[in-house]
Amino acid sequence: MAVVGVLALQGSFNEHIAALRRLGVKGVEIRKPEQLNTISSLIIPGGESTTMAKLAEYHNLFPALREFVQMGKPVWGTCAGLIFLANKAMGQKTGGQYLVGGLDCTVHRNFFGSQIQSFEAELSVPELVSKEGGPETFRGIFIRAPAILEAGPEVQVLADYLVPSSRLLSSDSSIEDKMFWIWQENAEEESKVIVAVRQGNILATAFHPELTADTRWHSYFVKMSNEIGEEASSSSLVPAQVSTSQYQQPRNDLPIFQ
Ligand SMILES: NC(=O)CC[C@H](N)C(=O)O
Repeated sequence: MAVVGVLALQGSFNEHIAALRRLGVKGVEIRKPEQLNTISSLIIPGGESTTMAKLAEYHNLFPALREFVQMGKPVWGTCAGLIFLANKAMGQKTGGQYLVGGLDCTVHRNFFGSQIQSFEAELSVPELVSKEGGPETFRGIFIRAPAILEAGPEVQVLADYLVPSSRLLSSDSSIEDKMFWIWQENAEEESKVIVAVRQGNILATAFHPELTADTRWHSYFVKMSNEIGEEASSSSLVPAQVSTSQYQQPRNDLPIFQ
């Protein structure tokens, strides 16, 4: 079986590798651009996205990561990894940070507040259950978690979360955040946000499946990767211009977002 690369700059990469091992799948640590050529799928773990982005920039990983995503190779971002994959992020530190992009959504980097507002919640996950079986819900561990506020038409929502009004009023202090929360206060009592999505070759979760004993998301990603790999190898039998255009995604304009 093909190995799964895990971006190992910072954050919970060891936990992802351990979860893959429980499924009998080998995970390898990725730290350099050229290592991306040796793997067919990649996990970008949770951690702290600003720090991870600085390290990725230092190691000149962004062009190779963008190419990996744009080639249609399977990528799964958890938490900070989700932020990396979003086309647009809000609530970033002053000066912004680079994103890999590819996922047509707007993510709020610290939607649920600071570290002490971290929480766990049972999420309804019908698509995961239809593929992997098991309990109807998945225990989501949200650590200083982001949330997806808007998603494009190509994005399949795999889980959402009904935010209790008490949680909506917590916030950190940037002006953009304050404006966001004022907007939220004027909205309904409870608000739904998206916490797991798939868009073609991209899977993203706002929570941390690698910190639970439930390996269904890892299994889902491995199967999704195998399917994409099979499609790619069968399409290599057709003329080259057809097979490449099939996997090319629109290039994203990825400036530093403020
Ligand atoms: N657990 C996490 O990955 C938290 C992500 C964090 N909100 C960030 O900005 O990077």
